[in-house]
Amino acid sequence: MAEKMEFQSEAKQVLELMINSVYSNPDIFVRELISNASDAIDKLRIESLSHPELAEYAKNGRIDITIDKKAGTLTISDNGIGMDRDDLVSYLGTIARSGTGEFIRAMQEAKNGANSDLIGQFGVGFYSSFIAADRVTVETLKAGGSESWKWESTGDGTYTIDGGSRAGHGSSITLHMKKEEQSGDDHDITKDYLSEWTLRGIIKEYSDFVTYPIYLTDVEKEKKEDEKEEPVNSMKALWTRPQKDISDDEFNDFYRHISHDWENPLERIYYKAEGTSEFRALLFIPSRPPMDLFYQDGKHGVQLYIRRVFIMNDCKDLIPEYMRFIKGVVDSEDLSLNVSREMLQQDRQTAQIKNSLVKKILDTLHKMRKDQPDSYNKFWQTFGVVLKEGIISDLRHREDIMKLCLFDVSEGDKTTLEDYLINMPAGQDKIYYLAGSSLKNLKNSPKLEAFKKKGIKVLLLGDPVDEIWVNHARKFDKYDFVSAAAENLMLPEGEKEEKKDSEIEKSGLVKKLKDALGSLVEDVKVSDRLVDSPVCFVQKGEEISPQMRNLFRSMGQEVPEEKRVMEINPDNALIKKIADESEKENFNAEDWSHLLMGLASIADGEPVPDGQQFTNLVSKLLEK
Ligand SMILES: Nc1ncnc2c1ncn2[C@@H]1O[C@H](COP(=O)(O)OP(=O)(O)OP(=O)(O)O)[C@@H](O)[C@H]1O
Repeated sequence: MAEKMEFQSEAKQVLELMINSVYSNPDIFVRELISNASDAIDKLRIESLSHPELAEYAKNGRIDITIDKKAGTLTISDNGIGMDRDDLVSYLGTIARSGTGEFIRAMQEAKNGANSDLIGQFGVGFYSSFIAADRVTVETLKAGGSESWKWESTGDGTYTIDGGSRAGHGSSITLHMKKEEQSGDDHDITKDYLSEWTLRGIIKEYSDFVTYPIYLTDVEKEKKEDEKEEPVNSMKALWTRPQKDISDDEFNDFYRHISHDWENPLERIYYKAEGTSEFRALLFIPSRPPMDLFYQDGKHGVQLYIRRVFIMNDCKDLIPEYMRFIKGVVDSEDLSLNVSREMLQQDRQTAQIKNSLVKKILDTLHKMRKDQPDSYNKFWQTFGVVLKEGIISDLRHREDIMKLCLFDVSEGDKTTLEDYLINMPAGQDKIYYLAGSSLKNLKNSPKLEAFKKKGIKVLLLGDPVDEIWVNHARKFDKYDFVSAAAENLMLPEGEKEEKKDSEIEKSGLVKKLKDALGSLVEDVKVSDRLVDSPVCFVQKGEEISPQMRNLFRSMGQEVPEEKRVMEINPDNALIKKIADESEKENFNAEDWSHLLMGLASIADGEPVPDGQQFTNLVSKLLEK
């Protein structure tokens, strides 16, 4: 008896989206199912390395696609690992992947047509069957197992599992195709997926590099006796051919095949290493970020082949975390075919390959920056924030990575550190930066006023990772990084204008404000960095900035209460006015000090400590 079961709720939502969306590229379901079939054969082969009893099954992997026009079905069949009952429930009945919620939201928001891209990026492979089918049947037998199973669903939120009739190990996915007239005018499923020629074209286009043969059969077509079976795909390992013989289209097709991306890559790296370690690499820099770039369990790394034999996907040991945007293939001549993930981590050769790849990738980026600035800017916008992690984690290449960084500055266009140094005014011997959470706030920060006046540029660091690497690196070339928000800034030329024994000092305002604020601030001082603004906060000593504080808090770490120094501008009209007031009998130091503190917070792009109190204060003071 077939047992009826419910999809997990997220899986249900994804399915619903699949069924009700409009696709610019409905073809992707073919690619996704072939990719699953190929993965299943890979898995069996890898499993057989540690389970010799499976070795017999793991030979002669193949994928068969069968068209049955009369029945209106398309079947994608493999002789891979297969699934048992538990596998069917956990793999096809649920989606256990972080980011599913975000994916669902993005799908719901996407305008018509953008959806295929999202599906490709997220990789909801199997469910894409429902783009073209209104019922899907899976017949499967796990390699080494004895019971076969039949899984079936119409995508309505439930599925059934029953005993199956498959004789050999592997899986067959049968799509009962939607009828065109049922799919409505909006749907783009006008193509006849049961046409041999259509399918042949799709397979060539998207799955030509699959390493197992894909055979296509139309059950209605009689086979001639002497007809030899010919796979549709070429299975050629592109990276083994000389670069000059490979066309741009072939490279791009290959990239799309391994990355599931829909667009062409931004740049490719073809590399043949000889000498102590012999390997070939074909790597790509995508033109846009994958969804999982910042997920903890995101799929990073390259495909590892050893002497043309596929070993594993997402091999993280060959590419450092901070280059996780790189997609591609590495094919080693030297590693052992039985290598496991654990062995790779300790292997000396793996470390060598990794080091050469890092060098090669950095070289390529340097070249891009010099020769194709537009492309490089696009790269930087997309992946710069990831690459910067390398300044923290990769000491050996730190300087090299820093040279690749592009920074916004207080005035003018983005700059590299080298250009920053070249353009420093005479007398400047430090690299000034201001870290914060938004570029707009940074650009308008009162802390920059004195710098602007002296023609000194300040790097504006708006990414959370910035403050961390700045604290790690501390220097570039021989120049120290110094925060423009630091308390005792010694700006060059030592031409600190002779501080007039100002009205402010005489009024005793500083002390009054300080007394009123008490422990809320570390100190109140007369500023020599402010030019126009009335007030700002600066950091005492090696204090951490408000942004870092928020970051640490969000990671659940304890951070000491912050102590900020409030600086007031003696030349500012408001401050002068408050100073006058402060000499009066009824001066309300409490109100004025809190008002100034609120203004300083706003200038930093931070919320005022007590919004209600601040609003009341402003209203009250305005009334006066
Ligand atoms: N032909 C198949 N043979 C064996 N297992 C399969 C097959 N197709 C799917 N599965 C199982 O179902 C799981 C879910 O498949 P699905 O295509 O939704 O995602 P995925 O393959 O894990 O991810 P991606 O599509 O991004 O590679 C797979 O991980 C695999 O375990």
